[in-house]
Amino acid sequence: MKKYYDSASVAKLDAGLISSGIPSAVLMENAGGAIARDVLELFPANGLPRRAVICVGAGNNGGDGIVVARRLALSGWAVTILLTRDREALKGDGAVFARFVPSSVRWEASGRLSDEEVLRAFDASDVVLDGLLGTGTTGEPRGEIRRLIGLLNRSAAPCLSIDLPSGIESGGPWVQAAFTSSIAAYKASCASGSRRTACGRVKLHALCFGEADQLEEPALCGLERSDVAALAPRCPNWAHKGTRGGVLIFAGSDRYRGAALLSARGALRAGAGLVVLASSSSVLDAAAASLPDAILERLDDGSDAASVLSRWKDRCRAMIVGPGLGRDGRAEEVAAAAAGFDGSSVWDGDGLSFLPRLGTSSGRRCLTPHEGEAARLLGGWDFESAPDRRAEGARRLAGLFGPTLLKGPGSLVAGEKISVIEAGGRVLAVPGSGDVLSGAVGAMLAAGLDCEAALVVAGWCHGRAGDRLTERLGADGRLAQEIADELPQCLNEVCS
Ligand SMILES: NC(=O)C1=CN([C@@H]2O[C@H](COP(=O)(O)OP(=O)(O)OC[C@H]3O[C@@H](n4cnc5c(N)ncnc54)[C@H](OP(=O)(O)O)[C@@H]3O)[C@@H](O)[C@H]2O)[C@@H](O)CC1
Ligand SMILES: Nc1ncnc2c1ncn2[C@@H]1O[C@H](COP(=O)(O)OP(=O)(O)O)[C@@H](O)[C@H]1O
Ligand SMILES: [K+]
Repeated sequence: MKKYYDSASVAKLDAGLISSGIPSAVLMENAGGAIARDVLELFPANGLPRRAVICVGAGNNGGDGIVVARRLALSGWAVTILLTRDREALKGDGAVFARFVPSSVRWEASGRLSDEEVLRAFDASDVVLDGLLGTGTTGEPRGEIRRLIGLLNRSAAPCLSIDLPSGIESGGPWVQAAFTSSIAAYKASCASGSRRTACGRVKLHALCFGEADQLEEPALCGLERSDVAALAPRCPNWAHKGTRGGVLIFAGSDRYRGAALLSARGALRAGAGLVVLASSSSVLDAAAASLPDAILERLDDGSDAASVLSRWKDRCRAMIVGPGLGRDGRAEEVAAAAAGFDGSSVWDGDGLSFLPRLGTSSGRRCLTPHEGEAARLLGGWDFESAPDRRAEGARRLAGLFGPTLLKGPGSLVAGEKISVIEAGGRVLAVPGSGDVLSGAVGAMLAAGLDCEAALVVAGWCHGRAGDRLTERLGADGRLAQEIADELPQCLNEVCS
């Protein structure tokens, strides 16, 4: 498990270390030293003259930057410290360390420079360090700090953020860093959603020794392969298709035919022993040609969802409701019938829109909304204004409707616990990708996993499929069916 902490617990840890007798300047020197080593490693001199601009805000995050300035200057770098306030206004350990900065370092007050002058200085650097705001951020970036965040994001020079990208603890704007040297703990604010990519490559550094033991409960846990392997289903060699479990899928409509096919393909590729696709004729005609492995149940042929359900409920442990289903009267009837299923079900796409009217489920139910669907289910929800809004939204959905996988970069699984799916990236942002995921969840439920475990294993394998495709073929232009076809290898990584 990769543990992510909120800034308040990290600030509390800092305070605890200081009150237990470790001078705060020692902590700052350790932090600054580790960050300087990162810079020297990322930008080896190799006989070249190296330049850095270090942006320094009012707090200790800027103090770390001043330590880095001294260390880089002593290693032969040309360093400019860009202060958001006058040098005389420096406080605390930062003010102490400022006295030890070599005279080769240039000090500039950013307020005296125009945007063009700041950008010129940034662009002439090998790296710009962001020591504007750290764990002491309150509210949205203001004044000079806000201006510099905007300029950092406009500059072509790579940015290394000290501890965390400035502004990320707020509703924005925040720095888009190429690298982040994180102090004492991975920050929860960078784990999920649009903030996930703001850190770039992250390196974690201890502040002194073993202080991580003193941190309280993590705000979020990042799922690693071994965590997923502990939950993944094991299929014995004597298995028959009944052992693997069956999935009944209510999906697709005349307008959205592919969604049903991709969901069924996801379920088959994730190891379901039986897949029954119940849909309209136009969907089933397409399925007949491309999905010989699925059993097809025509819904517009005198057969209603309730009778399909009663025909298959004994052979299907799991049900998928919603991908491409539509939201018309026919879809509503399907959803109402499906609500009576007493096995395990995953609700996705259009199926989600019926949940508030369906009440509690007779079986075990989970859901896979993206942010738009989640906001509708919550009667409106703002995911962006603070870093913990995604986790809070996912928890609320889990409380209202059942274990929830909130999709997007760093998808969250909320149930008994809350965890982040580390695998995956923009390669997954293609049409039908979520339909494939619903199929994989269905297969995991059919294999006998409980809802939360099914979301974890399917979500991780879906992300891992994306990573494998990116490594082999690149991150753009992939098809959702390729994600489905990559699932067996991903399951192999956690099931064998
Ligand atoms: N503590 C330790 O021992 C160690 C801490 N370490 C380092 O210190 C960092 C935390 O330091 P911190 O607590 O000083 O907070 P930090 O974010 O640098 O500055 C806060 C100041 O900024 C201002 N400000 C706030 N919000 C703002 C906004 N929205 N927009 C504009 N301005 C804003 C506000 O000043 P004000 O405007 O109120 O005068 C406030 O005083 C931590 O991330 C790590 O890097 C490490 O060295 C290890 C040892
Ligand atoms: N930038 C991204 N990084 C990681 N995962 C992403 C990203 N964009 C989308 N995804 C994933 O891709 C899938 C998209 O699902 P969804 O929006 O329901 O698509 P569709 O409705 O077309 O099937 C989700 O699993 C989501 O987590
Ligand atoms: K920072």
